[in-house]
Amino acid sequence: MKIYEKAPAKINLMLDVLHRREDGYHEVEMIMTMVDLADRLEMSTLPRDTIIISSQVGYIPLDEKNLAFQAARLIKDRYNVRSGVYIHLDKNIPVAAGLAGGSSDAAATLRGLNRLWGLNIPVEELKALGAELGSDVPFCVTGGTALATGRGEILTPLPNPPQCWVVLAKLPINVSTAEVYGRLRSSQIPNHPSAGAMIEAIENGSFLGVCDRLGNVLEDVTLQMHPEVAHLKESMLKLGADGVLMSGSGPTVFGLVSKESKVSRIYNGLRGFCKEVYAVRLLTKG
Ligand SMILES: C[C@@](CO)(OP(=O)(O)O)[C@H](O)COP(=O)(O)OP(=O)(O)OC[C@H]1O[C@@H](n2ccc(N)nc2=O)[C@H](O)[C@@H]1O
Ligand SMILES: Nc1ncnc2c1ncn2[C@@H]1O[C@H](COP(=O)(O)OP(=O)(O)O)[C@@H](O)[C@H]1O
Repeated sequence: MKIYEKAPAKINLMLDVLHRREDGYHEVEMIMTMVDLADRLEMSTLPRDTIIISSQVGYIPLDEKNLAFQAARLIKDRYNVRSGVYIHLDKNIPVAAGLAGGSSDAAATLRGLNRLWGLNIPVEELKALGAELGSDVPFCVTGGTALATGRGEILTPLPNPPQCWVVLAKLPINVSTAEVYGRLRSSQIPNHPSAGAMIEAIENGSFLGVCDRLGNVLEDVTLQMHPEVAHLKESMLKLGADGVLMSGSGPTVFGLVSKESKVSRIYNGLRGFCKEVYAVRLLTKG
């Protein structure tokens, strides 16, 4: 039997850091939502007690460093599953981009193996397993739109934001999440974006309200290291995006666009100097 799972990318509509914690993580307030740009996973049982990962791309680890591998090992160990699994990752989400591609693959693996092996693990338990793999994995288990607090693993579901186009652009730069958090001086953040104001805009279905309230305190850190990301943001705004922000620790920049007629102009304008550009819709739930 084969099981298929879709692993969508996330964007952060808002990301605030409150303080650095004793355990080295940062206390955050984030509003996350999914976009229709996804990896696809195919999983099948192997008779031998082994985990094998393959992918059509050559630039991700396929061994125990792969988050899908780690998710499979965690579920096998915790539920005493003797059989093995073969997982093929059809990778479409840019890697180390601030889009949680690896986290979403891990979450899809947890959901998929729960089905493949008939384990009936409740969703709250899947999220707790996810938290052992990474801060963004619990959100990726359920997706939708949520306020994430703690280190990102405490989730409060939110309604769908107003539907719109999302243009994503990633420059060929590698950004390490740990380095960006490490460089942040949380006591010196000049302007904290407001989770409450963003939630109000979402609840009122106000597209322009959402655009006005976009904010990410990690942006300044990444932009200081890579000024070309600021240039990308400016270009997206000049080309007509209604709201523009860097996602997560970057370097991907996304633009929210309400009118379909504007999307191709923005897409083509960006493609002039940036190879990785995607025009997708928000992935609404329910
Ligand atoms: C910034 C965000 C925003 O959604 O995403 P990305 O840019 O990675 O997509 C997340 O907070 C990233 O989540 P994730 O990528 O799962 O992080 P983890 O693997 O748990 O942690 C990687 C490293 O980031 C730092 N980290 C992560 C989360 C957090 N709340 N505080 C931290 O300081 C820690 O140094 C940790 O060792
Ligand atoms: N399944 C996976 N897909 C992509 N990257 C992975 C995966 N498993 C592990 N990684 C590693 O995780 C790191 C972060 O990747 P990713 O999750 O795409 O980025 P981000 O944390 O910026 O959202 C990369 O350095 C990559 O090598």
